[in-house]
Amino acid sequence: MSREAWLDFRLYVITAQSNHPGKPVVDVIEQTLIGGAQIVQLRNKTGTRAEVLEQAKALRLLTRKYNVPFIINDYPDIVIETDADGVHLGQEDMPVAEARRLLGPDRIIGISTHNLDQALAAERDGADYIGVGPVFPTDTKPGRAAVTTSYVAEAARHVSIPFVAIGGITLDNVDLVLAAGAKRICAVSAIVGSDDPASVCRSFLRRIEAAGGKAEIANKKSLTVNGRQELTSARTVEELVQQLGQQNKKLIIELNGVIVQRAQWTATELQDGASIEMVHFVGGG
Ligand SMILES: Cc1ncc(COP(=O)(O)OP(=O)(O)O)c(N)n1
Ligand SMILES: Cc1ncsc1CCOP(=O)(O)O
Ligand SMILES: [Mg+2]
Repeated sequence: MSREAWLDFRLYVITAQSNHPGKPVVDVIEQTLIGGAQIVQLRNKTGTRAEVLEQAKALRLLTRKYNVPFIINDYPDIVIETDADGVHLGQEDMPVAEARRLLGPDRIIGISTHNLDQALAAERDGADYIGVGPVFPTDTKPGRAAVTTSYVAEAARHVSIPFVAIGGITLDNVDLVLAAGAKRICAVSAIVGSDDPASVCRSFLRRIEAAGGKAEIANKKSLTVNGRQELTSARTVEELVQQLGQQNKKLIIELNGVIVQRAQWTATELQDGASIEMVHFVGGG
């Protein structure tokens, strides 16, 4: 398969051994492949190099059997050693140009981005795809601030290489991410942590397919939220709160200068050009 065909994926799955204690990684990933996962990444943040190498060898065999690309997080040397298809880099890892020198022109290089400047730099540096996230807060990447669906919408507008939305994405919120313009979704705990990874993959793929063509940027509204311009697909105050990842906070919301009571958020529609003030208050004593 060509690199272009490989990058034409919709559903990206990443390993997370701690999400399925007692079940081997290879068995869980095979379930995701049966369910239709189209690209697999080995991510092992706690194992020794030898353990990562052993898992990489096993996943290399499995992904060949299903003819899907196999990416390794953090270890370009293991990519070469196991003849994997590419590497995923973080912002603090080696530069894309150095990975390209090591891996050659044909392997896939992906890099995490957390804002549009990083995305445009990745594009200039010759990355093949970028990760956009974490869209929502997630225990899989603790301590990393959510970029919200606003950055997904920005990436959809301005980034020309493939981008995959990642971070806290579940079947409950994936429609918001797709509505913001994502065409490729990566979910970790929602898939490998489930009792039935194949069925969760099928459900994600159905949702991604159903959104095809609906994620028109032209449909987005321009709002001012706390003085900042936001491009959003949110139809209501409730959807906006969710897209901004604020649903678990105590908030007072003003729409065009008028307070909207919590009970009215779902019914209150947003018009293009609206101005919102969101005040987060911390309850005391
Ligand atoms: C598809 C994808 N996107 C983002 C990441 C995160 O990579 P990184 O920033 O290097 O952080 P760690 O995964 O190493 O903790 C990813 N692995 N895959
Ligand atoms: C590795 C990584 N990078 C950004 S978010 C994330 C974890 C995504 O995992 P989950 O789908 O469980 O939130
Ligand atoms: Mg990394």
